[in-house]
Amino acid sequence: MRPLRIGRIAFTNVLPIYHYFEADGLPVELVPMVPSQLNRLMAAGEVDMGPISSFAYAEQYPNYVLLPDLSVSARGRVGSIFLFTRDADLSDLRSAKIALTNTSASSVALLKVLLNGFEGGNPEYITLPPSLGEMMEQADAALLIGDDAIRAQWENPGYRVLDMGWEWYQRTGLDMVFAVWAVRREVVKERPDELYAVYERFFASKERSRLDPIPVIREAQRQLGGDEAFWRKYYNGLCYDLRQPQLEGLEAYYRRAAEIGLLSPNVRIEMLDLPAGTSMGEPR
Ligand SMILES: C=C(O[C@@H]1C=C(C(=O)O)C=C[C@H]1O)C(=O)O
Repeated sequence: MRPLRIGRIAFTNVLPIYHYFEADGLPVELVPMVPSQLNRLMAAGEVDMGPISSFAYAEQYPNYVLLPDLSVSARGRVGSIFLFTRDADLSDLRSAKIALTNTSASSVALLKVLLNGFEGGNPEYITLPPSLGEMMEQADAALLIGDDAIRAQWENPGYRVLDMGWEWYQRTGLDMVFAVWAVRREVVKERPDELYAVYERFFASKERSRLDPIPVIREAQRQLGGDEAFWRKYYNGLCYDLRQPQLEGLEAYYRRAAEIGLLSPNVRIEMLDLPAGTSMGEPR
């Protein structure tokens, strides 16, 4: 039987879920890519499961089921989803020209929810590869995510940087969910036992990263640089759960996106039913 194809986001933000992931004995193949590529390959059925953009789940929800208690979320600052501006607030950008990274779906929709929805603006958007210099040559502000955003902030101190998690939190008081672990529905039907086994290994990695974060931090330093204090703060600001507070934030985000015409108003969040005895770590 062919291996289960599992997407892996090529950013440090998901390291805690992958660093301790043990593929031994499981028929899996890990495929690294940026979120927008993973969204596309999942939709095409070329990848079976992975951490897709929460926005992409909403676009395809009848075809996917979510894995319980896994996400990439933040309550407040996220630390890697930034709008770079020449000293502007969101409210100054209502009719600006804004360059969007071609790597994202959730953050692009979030920016539109904030700017078109909350701020009542109508800016012009262009989509470009994630290169801050080229984006700012053509626009008044630039949206970057993940490692591109972290690097750009380190290398370009001249900009005012708005954190999209913080902008959402200030206006709603809610968590923002950027990625969810989705699995294609036919995989749930056809290969449930392998899926449960993979899920347990991902969940075990999440729990181990929480208890033993130093190796994760070292790996992030090896990939991007930065010091231990930076990464400690970064990972402390991220949340990998998908529980009541995250689900409330996710529903509000879908509602706001539907209000400005980005999504259907009927998105249903459906969670995979795990068999009794599936290990989900210690209760906390
Ligand atoms: C926290 C982040 O969340 C990411 C943002 C995504 C998006 O905007 O579509 C998708 C997956 C997440 O990895 C980040 O990239 O910095």
